[in-house]
Amino acid sequence: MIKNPAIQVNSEIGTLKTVLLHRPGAEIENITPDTMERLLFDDIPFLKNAQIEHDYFAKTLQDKGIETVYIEQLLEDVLADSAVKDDFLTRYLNEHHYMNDAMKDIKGYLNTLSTHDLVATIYAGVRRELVDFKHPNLHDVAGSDAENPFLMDPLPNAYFTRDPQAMMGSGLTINYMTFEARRPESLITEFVMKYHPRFAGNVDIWLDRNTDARIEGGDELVLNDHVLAVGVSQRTSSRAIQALAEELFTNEDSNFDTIVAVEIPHNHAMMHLDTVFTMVNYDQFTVFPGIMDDDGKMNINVLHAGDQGQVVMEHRTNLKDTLKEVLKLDDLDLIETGDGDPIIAPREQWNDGSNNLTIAPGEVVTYDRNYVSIKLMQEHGIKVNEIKSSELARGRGGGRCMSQPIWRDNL
Ligand SMILES: NC(=O)NCCC[C@H](N)C(=O)O
Repeated sequence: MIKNPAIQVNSEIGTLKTVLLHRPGAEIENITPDTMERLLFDDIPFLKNAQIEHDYFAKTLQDKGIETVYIEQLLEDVLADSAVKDDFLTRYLNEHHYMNDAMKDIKGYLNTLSTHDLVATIYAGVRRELVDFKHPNLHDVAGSDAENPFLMDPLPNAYFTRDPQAMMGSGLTINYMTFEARRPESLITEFVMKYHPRFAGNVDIWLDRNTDARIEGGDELVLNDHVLAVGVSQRTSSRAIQALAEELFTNEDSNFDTIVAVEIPHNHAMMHLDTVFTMVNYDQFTVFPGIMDDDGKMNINVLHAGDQGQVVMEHRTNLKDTLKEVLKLDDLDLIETGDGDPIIAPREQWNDGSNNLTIAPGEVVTYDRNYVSIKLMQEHGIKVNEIKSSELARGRGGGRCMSQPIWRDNL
């Protein structure tokens, strides 16, 4: 049992007290038309305005009394220790397939930087011309792509702090992410959890990134203190969900006994469950109707803990009925993205109209551009705090994607 837990996340909706963010930096401007697709972007945001919008998001949270913690600051704190820094750089370079002489040469350059600049460079990517290779091999000079101006790619998705890990209960999953473009992000989480005094020894690690199964935080929703919903998606495999269930149902620090595995379309627009489904109150959810078939059916499996902690599975097809069943509710309100209109709903889903950050029961932070979804939420009694979204939305993630709750009041 952890003595002083650093994480407390027992719902999607309990009053938010502390949240992890990343302010977009130079990495955003290191996307090019050639690398955009590989880096999981649909456009190149204008950094200056993206930062203004992100600061507005952070201030909206701070004005509500929410502590905002920046992952880049935590990484800087951790890398101030030279042994930890060396270990981190070895892992970071190894995972980019640089070894031996190349590792020495790249480290030689990175070690000339202050810790602050090193962290900024890890996010921004390391340009090829900055390193002078003494005995280059083919990979060192060309990488896997001769056109690529970077030895290590930028991490433009890092402002979506939701995905490299998922905090639930008194711990977290540190995620093996689907695409190489994002994998260094969860290496950063691993080091922060292992070495930062705020977290070290004070968190349960339910899954680590050496688990050979893909999972991302946008798919991992904490419905209450014993029920999770996890998307079976482009980014999260059923194998990872099974592994998570086996861990949570048997670990004595975990209170979770149910996982609702919800299959969603495997595509870029709906890459995670939280791009189509968010919990906004005890009995209210936003949902994009395009995740169901014409008869309103879906492929849902409910995983329960059996007597001995073994995983018992039951198949369901109706989302509303399944949620009522696992949450023990007589009724619940599914609020359709874009009011279910065939043009408005997909447009607002594309711009993350389904992706709300709930900061208290019945109160959300969401992008201003999705005005049809906003009006509908308001008509359903939800308090909406709007944030600016011209540039941030180009990365295909909204308020929930851009935040990792570390502490929420228990309900
Ligand atoms: N939870 C989320 O849905 N995050 C959005 C991630 C967007 C990012 N461009 C990605 O493709 O991974």
